[in-house]
Amino acid sequence: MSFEIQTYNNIAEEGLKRFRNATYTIDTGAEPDGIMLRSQNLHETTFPASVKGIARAGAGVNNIPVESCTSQGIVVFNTPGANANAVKELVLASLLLSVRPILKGATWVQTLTGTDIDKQVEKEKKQFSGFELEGKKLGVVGLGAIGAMIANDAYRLGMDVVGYDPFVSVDTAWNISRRVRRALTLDEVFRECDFITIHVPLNDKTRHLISTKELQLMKNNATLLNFARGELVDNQALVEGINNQTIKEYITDFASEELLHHPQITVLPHLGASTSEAEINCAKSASRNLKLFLETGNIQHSVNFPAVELAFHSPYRLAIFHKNVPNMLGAISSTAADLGMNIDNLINRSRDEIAYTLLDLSETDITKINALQTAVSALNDVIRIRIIKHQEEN
Ligand SMILES: NC(=O)c1ccc[n+]([C@@H]2O[C@H](COP(=O)([O-])OP(=O)(O)OC[C@H]3O[C@@H](n4cnc5c(N)ncnc54)[C@H](O)[C@@H]3O)[C@@H](O)[C@H]2O)c1
Ligand SMILES: O=C(O)[C@H](O)COP(=O)(O)O
Repeated sequence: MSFEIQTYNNIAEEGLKRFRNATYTIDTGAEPDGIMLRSQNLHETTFPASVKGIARAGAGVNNIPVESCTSQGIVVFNTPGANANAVKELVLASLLLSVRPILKGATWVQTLTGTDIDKQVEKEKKQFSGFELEGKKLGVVGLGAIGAMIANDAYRLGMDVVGYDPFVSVDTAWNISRRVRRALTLDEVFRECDFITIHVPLNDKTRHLISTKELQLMKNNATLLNFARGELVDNQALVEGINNQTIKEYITDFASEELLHHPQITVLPHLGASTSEAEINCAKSASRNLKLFLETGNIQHSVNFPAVELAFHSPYRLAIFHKNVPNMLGAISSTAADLGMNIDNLINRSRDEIAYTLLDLSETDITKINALQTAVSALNDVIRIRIIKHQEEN
């Protein structure tokens, strides 16, 4: 077997090197089996039938048409938590910079001339005095990989922390300090907090999660931080809120024309995950997921198909994507039996409306296996089927 990997964006070599061997080619222009990307927008891309998996080296998958991929049997992966520390550090830096005018002070010092610079500094430094984070209230909206880390570290900085996440996972909940108070509504967070930071995915339910109603609840000296996605906040309402002094400041990682050149809005060029460590972690995790899937059909860290793991020892495996309807397994195994083929091993997992079955065969005659593939493809509710030949590790 051989596979072509197509890449978009700057993917760390530490991840790509998993594909630098005889089984793989990268960006040769051939039809790709797998795609690796960061923020490239794939919504207008038509995928050739060769594409089996798309690995996002990062957290957000709003740049990928996930629903359409599911209906084509294309597995979409992401790398949960792999860049969380990088985002956490940037958010903490932004919180600190929002209370201490460090950059303004440092810029001002560079303008000084003369032999009495020390005197000028002592006389004028009052214009750069700030506040402290200790004792202020921080609201964290979304307590996933990033939000949970921020909540814990902000508490350690002496902040009073409130978290809001109606869907928090059990694993994450275990990692959140019991000192972080749980808010039951978004309104509670917006009404009470001095700083609010958002860490939820962008989807149809969260687009404009923060709009006029939430902004009007905010204290007029409060700061909103958005390092998750620009469209979570209604920018028009936000600019109005700042101009009407409903809120004090907005700090975001997502540039947009209406946010530029405003003294109370700080815009960064999507730097949250731009550290060497995060880029390497994400690339390694994404390439591991994609390689495992292409070579074995096993699925880890997918956002649209269930996690499936079955040790692969048989000569051939069928990976079958199908709808989650009754009697699929019966229909698949009878089809194999009708063709005189013995099933070595089998696993089936479902996720919402869809399901995935791995079927290991002791058969080595590829003509017979092709016949089984054709027969299973013809079953109602089968979306896609792949034959995977067992290969040695590389
Ligand atoms: N600025 C950057 O470079 C950067 C880097 C990484 C991630 N991100 C963004 O941050 C998002 C979060 O990343 P993560 O790694 O923490 O993801 P995650 O999946 O670990 O956490 C997301 C959390 O949001 C919660 N959530 C979903 N809908 C919610 C709602 N309506 N209200 C409250 N909570 C809700 C989920 O339950 C989950 O706990 C990503 O989806 C991505 O868009 C940005
Ligand atoms: O969702 C993410 O992981 C971030 O937005 C990072 O995006 P990037 O990989 O393009 O920096």
